[in-house]
Amino acid sequence: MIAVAGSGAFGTALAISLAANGQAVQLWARDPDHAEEMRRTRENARRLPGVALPDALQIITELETIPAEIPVLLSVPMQRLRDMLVLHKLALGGRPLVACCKGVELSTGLGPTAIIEELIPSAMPAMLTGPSFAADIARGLPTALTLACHDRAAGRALQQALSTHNLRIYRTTDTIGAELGGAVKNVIAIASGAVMGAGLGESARAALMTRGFAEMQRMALALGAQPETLSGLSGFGDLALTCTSDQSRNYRFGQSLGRGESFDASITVEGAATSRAVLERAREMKIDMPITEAVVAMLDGTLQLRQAMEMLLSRPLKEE
Ligand SMILES: NC(=O)C1=CN([C@@H]2O[C@H](COP(=O)(O)OP(=O)(O)OC[C@H]3O[C@@H](n4cnc5c(N)ncnc54)[C@H](O)[C@@H]3O)[C@@H](O)[C@H]2O)C=CC1
Ligand SMILES: O=C(CO)COP(=O)(O)O
Repeated sequence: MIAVAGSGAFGTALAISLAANGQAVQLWARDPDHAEEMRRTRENARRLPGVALPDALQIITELETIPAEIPVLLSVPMQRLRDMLVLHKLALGGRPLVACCKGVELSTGLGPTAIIEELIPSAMPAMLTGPSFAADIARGLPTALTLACHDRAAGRALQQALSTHNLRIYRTTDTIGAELGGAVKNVIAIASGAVMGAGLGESARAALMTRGFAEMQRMALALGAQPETLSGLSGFGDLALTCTSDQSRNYRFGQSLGRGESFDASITVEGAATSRAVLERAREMKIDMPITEAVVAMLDGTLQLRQAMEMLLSRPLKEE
């Protein structure tokens, strides 16, 4: 059995995929009305419309109903993870907790596994990340993800438990690399969307993606990540997907920024808060991250896209 806490698009998609593969799955929704709606219609119309919930998927509203030691996938937005863990500490302890959120906490600069470690020391923290759209996973399309857990044996067990016919899970012990890849790619996706939204062209986007990848590597390697993690699914893989697809909310948010249009504030855009958290960390560590800096300035309204591009293009010429 597996449990998923958070019935947004991603949590629901993972629950559907695991249940369709024959596992018993409990999907927790914090809102009882939403839970009742899903039980009645066998669909999560609010977040993942058009996909039926398999019979093996049970909707729950109390995390206490999850049996002891069963792994729980935590699928809430990054900036909400702390609140959720604080509220449900007792129910979630003593088991593997797999963060499925991508980002860095704004108030502390911590990634998801460090937050789990701090708040629920009895849990085994892990991270599930990599290039995957909820809609693709829910429709049973082939997807490859990275499971990062510093404990090799626990990572192996989670890899087995989460692999399905369509979900291929790779494993690493490098939680820092996996977390930072997933965090920084969203910042670069905002920048890529902005460039495309403003009509600056695909060549400019390719340049931005490549130099964004250099920023991701600079920060992650300085924090002890392994280079292979960054060139793998959770780094390069997710950067490639998110910077080139209209399915990405970070990319679409960037497009709106580039076109000077507003964007629905209720949509989860992880890169917005994370860009500030990453920039703060980079400044402390004296790491040069000009694209991240430009994204933050655009979000603050202190820099227009054209000015940001001029700033990036007029930097001193140097070796690649
Ligand atoms: N949607 C996607 O295609 C993918 C999303 N992710 C990651 O998954 C994470 C969640 O994203 P989505 O599910 O897409 O977002 P979403 O916006 O669809 O859903 C977020 C869910 O979290 C719940 N929530 C918010 N605050 C909460 C709290 N304090 N306690 C409990 N529940 C709370 C909301 O009610 C909602 O059900 C993000 O970090 C995202 O980067 C990762 C890969 C793919
Ligand atoms: O992380 C994702 C794809 O791997 C989903 O991207 P968005 O959050 O930008 O939609």
